[in-house]
Amino acid sequence: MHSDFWHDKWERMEIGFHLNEVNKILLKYWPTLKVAPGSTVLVPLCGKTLDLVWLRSKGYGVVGIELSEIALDELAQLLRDELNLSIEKTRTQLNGEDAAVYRGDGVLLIAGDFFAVTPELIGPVHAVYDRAALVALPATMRIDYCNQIRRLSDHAPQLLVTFDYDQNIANGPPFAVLDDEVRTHYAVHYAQLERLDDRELIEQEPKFRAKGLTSFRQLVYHLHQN
Ligand SMILES: C[S@@+](CC[C@H](N)C(=O)[O-])C[C@H]1O[C@@H](n2cnc3c(N)ncnc32)[C@H](O)[C@@H]1O
Repeated sequence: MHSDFWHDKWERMEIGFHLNEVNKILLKYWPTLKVAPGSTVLVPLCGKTLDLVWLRSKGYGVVGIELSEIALDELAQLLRDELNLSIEKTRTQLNGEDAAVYRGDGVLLIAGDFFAVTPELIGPVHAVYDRAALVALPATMRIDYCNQIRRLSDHAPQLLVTFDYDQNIANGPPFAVLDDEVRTHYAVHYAQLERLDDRELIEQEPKFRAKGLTSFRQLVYHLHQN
């Protein structure tokens, strides 16, 4: 999927994926990961999610990577306004491309291509929160995405949210990423792939119902080493 697709979405503010509240999954399941405050949490393909603000408010360092500078301008301002953080915006080169970087008070946001980010640029990562990141990408990009997660976070524990629906009836994004695929991508990186939740959401998804789907399940995983 080309970056223009997402830049267009942000320019038109067609961002149906964005939630105006902290995701209930994060609130419910984050404690399961037992990540010590002070640790750094990677939030790949973060948009302007309030989840990242919540994680920072709980004492975690946060690293957000997102193509859209529009999204990160808003997110950085929210972090300044809500948490009184001092965050500076500068520019850097990411794989030869100009990219905005926002840094300060336990926050690092990079407006650029996730696949161009290096471990040296972001530093050590102790946990990963993937909501609407893996499922935002078509199948052809998902292997590279999971390898990049591994490269940036080593075997750090991860909270992962996926969807399961009939991709023959409706297309993504968000794409269906079935349990088998999660295991294919991540069993090589994590010893434990624990399913924490499996919920039918079709009644709350009129857009998918209108396309003819009768089931749209949301799954939550805790990926970890022991
Ligand atoms: C479905 S949205 C989810 C955003 C956020 N995780 C949330 O829950 O609101 C996917 C986001 O990934 C971003 N994105 C897509 N491809 C990317 C890439 N290669 N590098 C960085 N961000 C990317 C898009 O701009 C978009 O904001």
